[in-house]
Amino acid sequence: MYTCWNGMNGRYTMGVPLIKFDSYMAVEQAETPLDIVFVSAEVAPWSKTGGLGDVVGSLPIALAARGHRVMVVAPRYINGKSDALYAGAFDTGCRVPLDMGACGTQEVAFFHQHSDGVDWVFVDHPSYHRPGNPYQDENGVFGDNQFRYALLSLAACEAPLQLNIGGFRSGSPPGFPYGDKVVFVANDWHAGLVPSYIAGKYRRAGVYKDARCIFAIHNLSHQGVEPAATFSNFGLPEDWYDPLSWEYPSWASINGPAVNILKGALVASDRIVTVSQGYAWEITTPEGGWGLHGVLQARQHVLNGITNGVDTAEWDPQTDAHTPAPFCANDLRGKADCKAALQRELGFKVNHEVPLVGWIGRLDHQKGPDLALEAVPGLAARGCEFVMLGSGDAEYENAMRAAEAEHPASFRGWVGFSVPVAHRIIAGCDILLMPSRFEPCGLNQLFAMRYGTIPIAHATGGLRDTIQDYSPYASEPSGKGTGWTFSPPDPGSMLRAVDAALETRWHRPEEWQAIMRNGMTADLSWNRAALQYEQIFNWALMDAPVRAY
Ligand SMILES: Nc1ncnc2c1ncn2[C@@H]1O[C@H](COP(=O)(O)OP(=O)(O)O[C@H]2O[C@H](CO)[C@@H](O)[C@H](O)[C@H]2O)[C@@H](O)[C@H]1O
Repeated sequence: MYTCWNGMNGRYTMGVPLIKFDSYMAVEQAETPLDIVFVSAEVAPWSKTGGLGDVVGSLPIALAARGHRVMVVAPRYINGKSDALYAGAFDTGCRVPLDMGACGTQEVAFFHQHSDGVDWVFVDHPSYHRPGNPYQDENGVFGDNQFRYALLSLAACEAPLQLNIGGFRSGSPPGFPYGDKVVFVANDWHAGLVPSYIAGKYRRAGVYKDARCIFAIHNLSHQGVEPAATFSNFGLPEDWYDPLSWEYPSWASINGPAVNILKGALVASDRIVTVSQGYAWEITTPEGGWGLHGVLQARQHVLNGITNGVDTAEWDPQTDAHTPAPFCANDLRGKADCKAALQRELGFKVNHEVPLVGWIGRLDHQKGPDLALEAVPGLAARGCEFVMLGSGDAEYENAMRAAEAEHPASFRGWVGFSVPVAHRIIAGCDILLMPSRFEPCGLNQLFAMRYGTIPIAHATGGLRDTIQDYSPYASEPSGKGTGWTFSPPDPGSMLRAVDAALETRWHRPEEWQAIMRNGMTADLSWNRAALQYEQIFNWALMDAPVRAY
């Protein structure tokens, strides 16, 4: 049983714990338990448009399991679709007026749910109540996102000071705030003003003197850049403009001075983490730095890469509620059933011999959906069936529909966002294609490996770090490799990698199975990543807080 703070009646209620990690009770405890506050625009299962939601829904649980006190602060999006998900989060009754400069004083409320050992805190404000996903609706990206996420960042700075939700660590009385000796983990540009508020506003007032800010980059291509005049909407001291100041790049459609929230986070954080070592290096180069490589080079001494993990409770082929048959590395029979069921669901003939290839992702240039679509005829010529699941850019959605009309016997384009369908594709396919142009970490290749689905991916960022190339010429042919990588990201080199994979599947089936098993038995747990984050937190605490300005 666990206790949950019910702000409506001011009592702690008892409930059944939602333990997501099998190892929750078993993991080794951290030597020095810390108070950690994650800030994010998304957190699964409450809000997710991509991998950011996955990470913030899992890593805090792994850290809490190691004995840390962990809070996650995210918006309470009320959009009609997922409202029921927030049913377990109670109004704390706490209302805080926030000084948003030229946007006036804005009052926020805080909702709270304690589960999986974590304090999930949802910031409530009218700007989070609207149809669509967190960032946009059918008419496009919301025009006030800068305001909505500045508000989230400032609210998150207040949460550890204002909310009496402490006390879930055994032995302590309930009902006290986390206090100001915390480690913030601000994720992506949406939470990028947290380091600025801590260093530029609170610390100057004597609060958060012992706090540290870690900035986590999941995707550098979105930076929160707006015209310089919007600086006055943040409620930051005037002399804090410099850390955020920016010039639009020459190729942008507008010119002139700007504020760049992500750049501000890079200079004001105590340490910077990104989601793989490969990407940590790429972002310091002009090719991968999205205009910020110079800023990142200057802070390279506090920049680290930590590869994401997998939520092994959600992505477990033995217990997956979305798939028709369980399987594991020692008994792959259920995988054949998953493949047959998927072929049936897609309207293909059920035939185990036909290689079934999948692609899942946001329909965005980053993920290379155009490269996957260009490969449709080549895959058909090689006797493969191919299914793509994705939503996003309408141009790609239409291209998927057109490709299906042109290749009805071998291609299915599933337009939409569906977690159950994603599970069935991961479980039922033989191969997962990932032609991403850049990929900070990538989660689908990790899920695929857990399910014995072999990834074929562009050798970039986290894909290059996590997929070990299989080589038939290695001295131990069946002992090495979890997939194939290719470069450059074009349909030709991708199809050459597919040829190498099919050659192995047709002619050396025992080696194919060994590659499947290598992926299925790799340590992809969040506990491994949690240990590395802990090291970063401890390094941050050893150094004095950054006083760049
Ligand atoms: N149509 C659909 N239906 C159902 N599920 C869908 C879907 N489209 C995508 N998903 C799911 O959304 C997640 C996407 O994960 P990615 O790693 O590709 O993240 P993304 O690029 O959004 O985020 C960024 O952050 C993450 C986390 O750090 C990094 O791994 C990544 O490289 C970086 O670009 C996966 O769980 C995937 O299965």
